Amino acid sequence: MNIHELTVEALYDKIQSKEIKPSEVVGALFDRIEASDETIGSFLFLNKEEALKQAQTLDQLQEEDKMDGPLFGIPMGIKDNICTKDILTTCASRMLEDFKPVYDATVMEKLNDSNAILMGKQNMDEFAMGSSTENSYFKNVRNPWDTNAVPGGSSGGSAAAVAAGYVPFSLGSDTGGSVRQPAAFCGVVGMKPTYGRVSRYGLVAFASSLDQIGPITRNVRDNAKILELISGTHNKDATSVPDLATDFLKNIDKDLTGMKIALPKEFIGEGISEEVEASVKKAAETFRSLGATVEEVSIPHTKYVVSAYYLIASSEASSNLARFDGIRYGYKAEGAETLEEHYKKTRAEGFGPEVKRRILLGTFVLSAGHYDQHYIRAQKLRGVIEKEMKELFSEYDLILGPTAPTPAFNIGEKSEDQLEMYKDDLLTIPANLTGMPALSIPSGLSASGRPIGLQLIGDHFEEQKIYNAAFKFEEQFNLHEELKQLKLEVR
Ligand SMILES: NC(=O)C[C@H](N)C(=O)O
Repeated sequence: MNIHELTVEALYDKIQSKEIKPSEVVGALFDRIEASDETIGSFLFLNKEEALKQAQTLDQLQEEDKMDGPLFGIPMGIKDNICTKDILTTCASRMLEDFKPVYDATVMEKLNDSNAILMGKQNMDEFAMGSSTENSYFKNVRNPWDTNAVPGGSSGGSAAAVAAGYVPFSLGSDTGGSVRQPAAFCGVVGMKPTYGRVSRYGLVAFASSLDQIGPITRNVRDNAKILELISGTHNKDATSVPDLATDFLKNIDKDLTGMKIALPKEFIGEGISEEVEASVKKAAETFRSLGATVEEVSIPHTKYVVSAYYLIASSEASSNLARFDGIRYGYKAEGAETLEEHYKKTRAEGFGPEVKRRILLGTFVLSAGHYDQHYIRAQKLRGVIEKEMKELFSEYDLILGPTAPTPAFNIGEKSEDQLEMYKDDLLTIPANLTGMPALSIPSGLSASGRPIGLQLIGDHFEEQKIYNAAFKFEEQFNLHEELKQLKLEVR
């Protein structure tokens, strides 16, 4: 048995039946991480001492038959913008290099209560701004399928770690695609839940009206299980929704006969690679063979979503990141003579180039004279896209499309061209602008052996339908065997 190949559910069963001990699981995964993560770069911090200690405590409970908690002994990785009490939470930024939160995010409280074991904090684009994890202040992440390729971003460390077999699941955050696009690039499953389903309390804010935390796993069932466990409101996140039904696994196996799926022509049009288009069309055939109908539709305003997103997200970022002033949190510049100089030096030295670019853009967009022309127009576009998608959902159960326009690109290929990088988010952004749930699952491999991701978008709070369709699709196509055979290059 290779422990690193096991899913959350398989590990759980083996621990419950006492076939393996939590400490064996944790030990085997740390061995794997230590053998190859120097190359992959998925972790910024390893919680080894604490994790081993916790595993030993759970070993004892296992012996005493007290295996409580739905994730008893299951290792996890957490994106480094999710607050973990007394444990570094850097957002992959120099600004927060030494920051240890004094509290746990709601999702961490829930996972800790489930008896999951924190293996470490995962690398990302600085403050979640990026699509390749090349914007991390500390180091790049390499794609476990091909170490010349990016893992996607911004949750690149979280997706790479799941693909590499370092952890059976991770949490990422998704503002414009940051869970789904890296999941697609790394051949794993990533869900951005409906805005409000998961509490954002303790997620370091980037763009608060778009941010959601979501699970990254190797299969659909694990994903549904983790979302069930992290869902729920918190009184310190007024946008989180209380009392939603979350028993996603109950109907996950439902027959798809009669399901109506829409395939917007803009999602397979300009800018989408031939390989990706072919993979989506093949997936549409698979859904048809499973009894669903798939029809081509249109979301005419798709072409404006990237501009609208980057205006709105940057505006919110410029406001949210104002708190990093060298007084209250994090990095403090030395040698400033005046308060203003202290702010300037701290922010100039503490933030990387992409974060600065967005703060500048956002500040410009929100300034008098530009606000109406840019910010208000972007918000209007957001309304239009929501209307167009809502209309589709009055007729269809799900919207289908690719997750990203191309398979993973090479490290360095787009890092000098921001617009090219931004355009990569075309297909993931609509779900963020509208708050709708969306999942990425593997749908193929490119000629060069890189994974291709398929995206299923649902109406608000329709995660159940997404998981159902994804589960049935996964029975027809998955990369589970290929994932098991990934040979991590050790340098
Ligand atoms: N944060 C995200 O969801 C990723 C998106 N590419 C961005 O840079 O904003």
